[in-house]
Amino acid sequence: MVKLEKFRELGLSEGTLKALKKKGFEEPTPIQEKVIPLLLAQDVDIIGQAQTGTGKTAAFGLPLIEKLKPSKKVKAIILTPTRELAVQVAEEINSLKGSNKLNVLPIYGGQSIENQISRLKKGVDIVVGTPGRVLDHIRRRTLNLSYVKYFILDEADEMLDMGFIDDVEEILSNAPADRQILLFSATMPSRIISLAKKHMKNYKIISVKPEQLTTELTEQIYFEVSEQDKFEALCRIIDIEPEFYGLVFCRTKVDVDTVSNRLIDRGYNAEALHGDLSQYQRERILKKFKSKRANILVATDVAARGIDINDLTHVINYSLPQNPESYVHRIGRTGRAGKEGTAITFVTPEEYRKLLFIKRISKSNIKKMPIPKVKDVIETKKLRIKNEINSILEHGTYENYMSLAKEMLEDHDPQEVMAAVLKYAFQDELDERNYREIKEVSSVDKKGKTRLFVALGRDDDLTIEKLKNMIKEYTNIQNIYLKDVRILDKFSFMTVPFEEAEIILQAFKKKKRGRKPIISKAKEKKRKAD
Ligand SMILES: Nc1ncnc2c1ncn2[C@@H]1O[C@H](COP(=O)(O)OP(=O)(O)OP(=O)(O)O)[C@@H](O)[C@H]1O
Ligand SMILES: [Mg+2]
Repeated sequence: MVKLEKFRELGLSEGTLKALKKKGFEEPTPIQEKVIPLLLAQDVDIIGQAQTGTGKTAAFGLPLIEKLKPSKKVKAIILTPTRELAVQVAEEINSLKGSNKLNVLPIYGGQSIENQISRLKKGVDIVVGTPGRVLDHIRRRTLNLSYVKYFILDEADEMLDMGFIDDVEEILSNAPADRQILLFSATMPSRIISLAKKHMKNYKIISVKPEQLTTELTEQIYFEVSEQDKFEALCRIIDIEPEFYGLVFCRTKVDVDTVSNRLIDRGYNAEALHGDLSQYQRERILKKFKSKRANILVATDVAARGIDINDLTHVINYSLPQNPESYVHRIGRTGRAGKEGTAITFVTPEEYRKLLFIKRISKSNIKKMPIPKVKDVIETKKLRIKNEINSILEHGTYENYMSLAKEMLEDHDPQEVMAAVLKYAFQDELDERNYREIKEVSSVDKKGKTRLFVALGRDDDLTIEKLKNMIKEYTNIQNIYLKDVRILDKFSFMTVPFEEAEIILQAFKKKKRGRKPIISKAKEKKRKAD
């Protein structure tokens, strides 16, 4: 138990330490180090923020296990944004509780409500649920929250956002006034923190490395690729990896089905996960993927938050995430519990600016890389074939074939026999025709277009319409086509044809400073350095 010394120092009991040992935990993560002793010693509310995959579940789960005694009354409720996460959090707590006889029950939609009611009747200590179903039970009076001591929101920023806030507040209103509120997430935007403070009196903000939202364990890459070449790029990424085990995120359910079906048609072992599937299917598919019986899972953002899959090698953003938080959570499915991973984001030229925004807000270093070349994919495949054959040679498990080999070598040229056998074993694995050409694209169109930098000047209500009108007024260019402009808080970029850019620059230079945005040529230097 020497290794568990640090956990013991946090104040955990022997029974819990045993469970941790069984689980293979050796020392606490930073968030656990900060949160566990605090919750054991004081009745405080907590806003806890730490990177994805750093054990936030155990950070709130272990104190519950220490503080609660089985009593058949619900004393802790944990809300999660997805059903799969409710199941997972309940499992994690069960695996940590050791000899403590606490009853933990996940309750979520898509599952028989009668079964849940009968379990609740028998007495449950900790409920882990999704808001809709929890409210359903409260309204049916099959769930009583009047003994609740701990009210916990996992993925708190999502739970306090528009989609969930009303339900969450209603559930909270059913808990006693002296409950403790514990909020956890890898991302805590300030507007959410101010919202949360409304409900909390004596709270502490515990943050681990807020200056770096994504983990160093994950290499972050982006590929510039046009929409129609994304699928080909995906296949190359999978094929160049010796053991690809990855999650592919798409924006819509339809995209998820399309991409997964195309992968299956091409012979990959892929599955699809999204909210239109039955709950039975959703659980079956996630189980299959978690147990590595499929090595590719194509999913919507239902799988973006909290889901813990061991040893995932890759997260692919087939479509750009909607916002920086979604980026952080999606890529956080890899690089967990000390293991390394790779996150690859596909960006079309039109989306490049959105990527810059995501990069800035998520404070992450996303590097541009070239899409793997076909010849490199083929070379790595050759290497893999060689390794496989070499390993059979090493283990000498081919005795049955020795006499046949001799016979065949007597009749044919050895190189040809070898090639034929490889063909038999590996079919068209090395055929370059499996791959399509990928068109090179770049977000900066160097031919005839210029990127202009727009700073607001003193006009802080600048809109795209206003900008267009101003350009019309100042330059006489009537049908101005501004490609890729979005006004951010302080500045913007716009791409315009070369000649028009010169006219705009001149015209804006002549106008007086102060009541207009300042437009200048954008520097390309920084962009090239990524
Ligand atoms: N102290 C520890 N030592 C080793 N592994 C741990 C430790 N704490 C947690 N883990 C494991 O690390 C993995 C990630 O933990 P968890 O899912 O709680 O992360 P998280 O911080 O909630 O991430 P996310 O923000 O993505 O929800 C789990 O498999 C968990 O069992
Ligand atoms: Mg979590």
